[in-house]
Amino acid sequence: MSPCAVDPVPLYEDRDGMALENLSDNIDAVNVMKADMKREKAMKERSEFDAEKDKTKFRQYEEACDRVKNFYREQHEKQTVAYNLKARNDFKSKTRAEMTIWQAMEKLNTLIDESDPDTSLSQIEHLLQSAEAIRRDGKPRWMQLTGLIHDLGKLLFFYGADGQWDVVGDTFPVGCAFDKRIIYPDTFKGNPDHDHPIYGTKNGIYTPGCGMDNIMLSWGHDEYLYHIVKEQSTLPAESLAMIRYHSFYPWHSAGAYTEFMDEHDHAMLEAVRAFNPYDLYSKSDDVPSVEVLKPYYLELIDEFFPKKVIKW
Ligand SMILES: O[C@H]1[C@H](O)[C@@H](O)[C@H](O)[C@@H](O)[C@H]1O
Ligand SMILES: [Fe+2]
Ligand SMILES: [Fe+2]
Repeated sequence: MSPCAVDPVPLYEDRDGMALENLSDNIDAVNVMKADMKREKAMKERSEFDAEKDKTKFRQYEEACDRVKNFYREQHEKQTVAYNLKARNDFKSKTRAEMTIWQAMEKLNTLIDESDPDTSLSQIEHLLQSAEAIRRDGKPRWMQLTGLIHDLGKLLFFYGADGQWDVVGDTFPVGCAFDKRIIYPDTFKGNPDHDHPIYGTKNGIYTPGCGMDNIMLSWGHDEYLYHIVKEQSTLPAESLAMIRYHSFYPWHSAGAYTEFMDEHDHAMLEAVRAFNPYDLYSKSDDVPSVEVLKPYYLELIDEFFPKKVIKW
C-alpha cells in the first residue's frame, strides 16, 4: 500500500483530541522556524547596503558643528512630558493642510535639517536617495515607498512648530529616565523632567514589557507622519514601524529601552534595523534627478495611498 492510500486523518480534525494537540505543536514549531528565517533574512538584508559604507563617516556627533550641538541642547531641554501631551492634543485638534504626497515633498524641500551632521542636501533629494537605495537592492515596493516618504513629517516645521527642536533629530522616550545612550546625554540636565520624582526614575510612568506602542516618544516628524500614514494608506505594519521609530537611535542602534518591548516589537525592531542603513548611508550617494524619477514614484504613491489628497 502506498503511503498515499493510508486513511487520511486531517490534522485539524479533532477525532480524539490528539490531532489538535499535534496540530498546535506543529504550528508552534513552524512559527519558530518562520521567525528564525525572518530574522536571518532581515540580518542579511541589513548587511547588503551596510557593507559598502564606511560608518565612521556618519553620525560623528562629537565632531559635529555648533549648529548640531545647539540644536540638541535645546531639544533635550524642551521635550518634557507636559510638552508632549500638548503637542499630541494640538495634532489631533486640526488638519493643517490638504495636498498630495508629491506636493508635500516639494513643500518640504526648502527645509535644511539643523540636527543632521551628514547632509546638506534638500529633503526631496534625501527622500529619493533613500528610496532609490532600497529599490536598487530589490526590496518590496512598500519599502521603497517608505523610503520616499519617511521624513515627510518634517512638514510640521511649516505648521506652527517652535523652531526645529520639536520636528527633527533623534527621538527618545519621555516620562522615564533619559538613557545615557542618547546622544549628548548630559544636556538633559536642563530638562525639567530630569529630576522629577516619577519621570526621573528608570521606568518612570511605564512598566517593563508594556510595548513600544505605549511609550511616549519625543514629539517630532516620526510620530506625526506615523499617524497620518496609518490612517490614510494601506502600508503594512513594518512600514509604519520604520516611520515611527526611524529616529529612535537609542533603541534601534544602541540597544536602550529594550525592557519596554513586547513580543510584537521584536519583529518591528528587525524591520526598523533593515530600513536604517538606507536612511543613513544613502546620504553619500549620488544626487538623484527628481524629474527623471518622478513618474515611477507617482505610480508607487498611488498604489498605497488610495486618496490622492492627504490630510496633513
Ligand atoms: O538628524 C537626523 C534627521 O533629523 C533625521 O530625519 C532623523 O530621522 C534622525 O534621527 C536625525 O538624526
Ligand atoms: Fe527622519
Ligand atoms: Fe531620513
